[in-house]
Amino acid sequence: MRRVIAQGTFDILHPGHVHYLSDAASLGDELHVIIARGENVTHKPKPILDDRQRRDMVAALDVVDEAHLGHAEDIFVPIEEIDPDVIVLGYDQHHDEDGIKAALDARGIDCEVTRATPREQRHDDELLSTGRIIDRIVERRC
Ligand SMILES: Cc1cc2nc3c(=O)[nH]c(=O)nc-3n(C[C@H](O)[C@H](O)[C@H](O)COP(=O)(O)O)c2cc1C
Ligand SMILES: Nc1ncnc2c1ncn2[C@@H]1O[C@H](COP(=O)(O)OP(=O)(O)OP(=O)(O)O)[C@@H](O)[C@H]1O
Repeated sequence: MRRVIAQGTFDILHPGHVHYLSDAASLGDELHVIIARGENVTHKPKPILDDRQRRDMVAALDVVDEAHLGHAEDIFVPIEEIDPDVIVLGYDQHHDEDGIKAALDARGIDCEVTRATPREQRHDDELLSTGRIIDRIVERRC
């Protein structure tokens, strides 16, 4: 049984998220997704939807076996509990593969780190970013 971890904010789901999670699921037998806590999302505006709602939507996707709310202080706690064979970073995530691998090694967690592929637009009006969906809402409804 090869366990895979994917993670992210997943605020307002779109096909880019489904692509990332399907890509991650294809690398093993069981996909666990860690949902970033709103309080820890500091590199972009805070999510619109609360932690539990984002987790419940990800959990409802077919490719996902379990969705977990992230730890508030230590991102390695859920990883230790899940004990994955591979962690899949998103194609554009700011995390550095070698840095995460070194931190895992320091904690004695033996696990690969790899990166998913991007999902390209399939038609002109397709929105593959939560930020762009929110911009569209503001433009059309405000
Ligand atoms: C391996 C890994 C594990 C993570 N675990 C957690 C966690 O337990 N709790 C949390 O709040 N954020 C966690 N994060 C952080 C977020 O998932 C994510 O990096 C960031 O906050 C949002 O990224 P996004 O813009 O790609 O959605 C983790 C990140 C990585 C790379
Ligand atoms: N178009 C896409 N193709 C492949 N993966 C994607 C795509 N969009 C998002 N992801 C992946 O989904 C995960 C969660 O993404 P996140 O919640 O940051 O969504 P986002 O749409 O990129 O958000 P924002 O627009 O606010 O930056 C990340 O690992 C990210 O790489």
